[in-house]
Amino acid sequence: MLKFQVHSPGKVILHGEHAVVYQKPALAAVVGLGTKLQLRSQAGSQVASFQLEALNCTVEIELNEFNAFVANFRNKYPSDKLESTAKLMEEVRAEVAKQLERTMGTTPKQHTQRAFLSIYYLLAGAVLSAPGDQRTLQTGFQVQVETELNVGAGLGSSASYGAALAAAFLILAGHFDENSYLQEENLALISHWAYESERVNHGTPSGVDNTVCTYGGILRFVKGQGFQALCIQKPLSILLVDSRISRSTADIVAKVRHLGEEFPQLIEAIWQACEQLVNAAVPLYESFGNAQDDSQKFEKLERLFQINNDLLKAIGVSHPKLEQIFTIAFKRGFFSKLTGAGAGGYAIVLLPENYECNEVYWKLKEELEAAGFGVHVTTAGGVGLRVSSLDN
Ligand SMILES: Nc1ncnc2c1ncn2[C@@H]1O[C@H](COP(=O)(O)OP(=O)(O)O)[C@@H](O)[C@H]1O
Ligand SMILES: C[C@@](O)(CCOP(=O)(O)O)CC(=O)O
Repeated sequence: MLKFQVHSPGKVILHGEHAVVYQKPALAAVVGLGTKLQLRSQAGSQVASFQLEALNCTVEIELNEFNAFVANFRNKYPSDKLESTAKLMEEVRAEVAKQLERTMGTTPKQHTQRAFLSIYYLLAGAVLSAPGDQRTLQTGFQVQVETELNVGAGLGSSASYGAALAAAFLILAGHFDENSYLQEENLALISHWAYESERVNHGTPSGVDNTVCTYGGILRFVKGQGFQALCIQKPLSILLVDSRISRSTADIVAKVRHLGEEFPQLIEAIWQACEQLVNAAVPLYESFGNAQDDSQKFEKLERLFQINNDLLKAIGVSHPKLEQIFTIAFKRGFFSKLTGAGAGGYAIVLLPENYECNEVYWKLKEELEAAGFGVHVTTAGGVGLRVSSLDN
C-alpha cells in the first residue's frame, strides 16, 4: 500500500521586490514554514479524497469519471507526450466546473475552486505523462493537506501547495519514487508542475516561487532570465511578523507603476539602488556562517535590510502597522524590512546567532504579540521539498 508524506516550504522575498518588475534582480529564500501533504492509498476504494484543512473543505474525485476524462483527452490529443498543457488546462477547467456544480450544489469559494483545479490539473498531467502504458488510476486514495502558511499573504502558499501536490501525484503515477525524487530531472519535473499549478492562480507567474519552494535555499532571479542558486553556508534565522493587513499585490504593483510614470528618472534611480543592494547582499549571504567575521557581516546585512526598507518606504509601499513593527524592532536593536508587495502582509526581522539566549529577543517577541501581530520564528534559506515515509 502506497503511503508517504511531502513537506514543501513557503518563501519570502529578501531583497528586490518591486524592482524585479522592472527587470532588476531579486533574492528569494525558502522559509521554515510550509505545507504538509499525506497520501494513503485505500484498497477497495474507487474515490480520491482531498482534505484541505486550510480551506476547511474536502473535495472528491470518482476514479471512473477521472479515468474517462483522461481517456477522452488522450483520444482527442493522441500524441505520445503531453505537449500541450494549455489544452489540458482548458479541458480540466470545463470538467472541474461541471463536477463542482454537481457535487457541491452551490458555487464554492474561489480558494476552493482554484485548489480543486490545481488538484485535477496536476493529477491529470501526472497520469497522462506517466511512463509505461497504464494511464489510469486503479485504487482510491486519501490526501490530507495542512499548512503553516497564511493563504494569500505573500508567503508562497500556492507554490508550496502546488509543489506538494506535484510531488505526490508524480510518485502516485510512477514517474519516480520516495527514494529517487531528489534526482535533478525529478526535481525539475516537480518544479515544472508546481509552476503549472501557479498558472491556475496567476496566469503568468515569474516562476520564482515554484523554483525556490522545490529546490530550497536562496535564489537570485531576474524576470525572464532564470535563476541562480546562491551558495550559502547555512540558513539565516528570521522572525516573520504578520501585520494582519491584507492587500492585493496587483493593486500595489499598479500604484508603483503609476508613480514610475510620474517620476521616471527618480524611480529608475531607486530601482538601480535596489540592484546595487542585491549585488552587495549576495556575497554576504554566501559567506555568512563560515565563521570568519560573521558579526561584521551580520551588521552589514542589517544595514542592507534598513536601506532596502527605506527604499521601499520611498516608493510608498509601507503601512502604519508595518511602521509599528519596524519601530518596535528598532527600539530593541533589531533590523527589519517589509517583504513582498508591502502595504500590509509580512515584515522580516533579522535575528543574530544565539538569539534565544538574548533576553531582548524574548521581549521583542512579547511586545509584537501584545501589539496584535502574528509572530513566527523561522529560517530563510533552508531545505526545499522533501518526501518521507509514513508509519500509519
Ligand atoms: N494549504 C492549502 N490548501 C489548499 N489550497 C491552497 C493551500 N495553500 C494555497 N492554496 C491555493 O493557493 C491559492 C492562494 O494563492 P495566492 O493568492 O497566490 O497566495 P500566496 O501569496 O499565499 O501564494 C488558494 O486560492 C488555493 O488555491
Ligand atoms: C511586488 C512584487 O515584486 C512581489 C510581490 O510579492 P508577494 O505577492 O507579496 O509575494 C511583484 C512581483 O514580483 O510580481
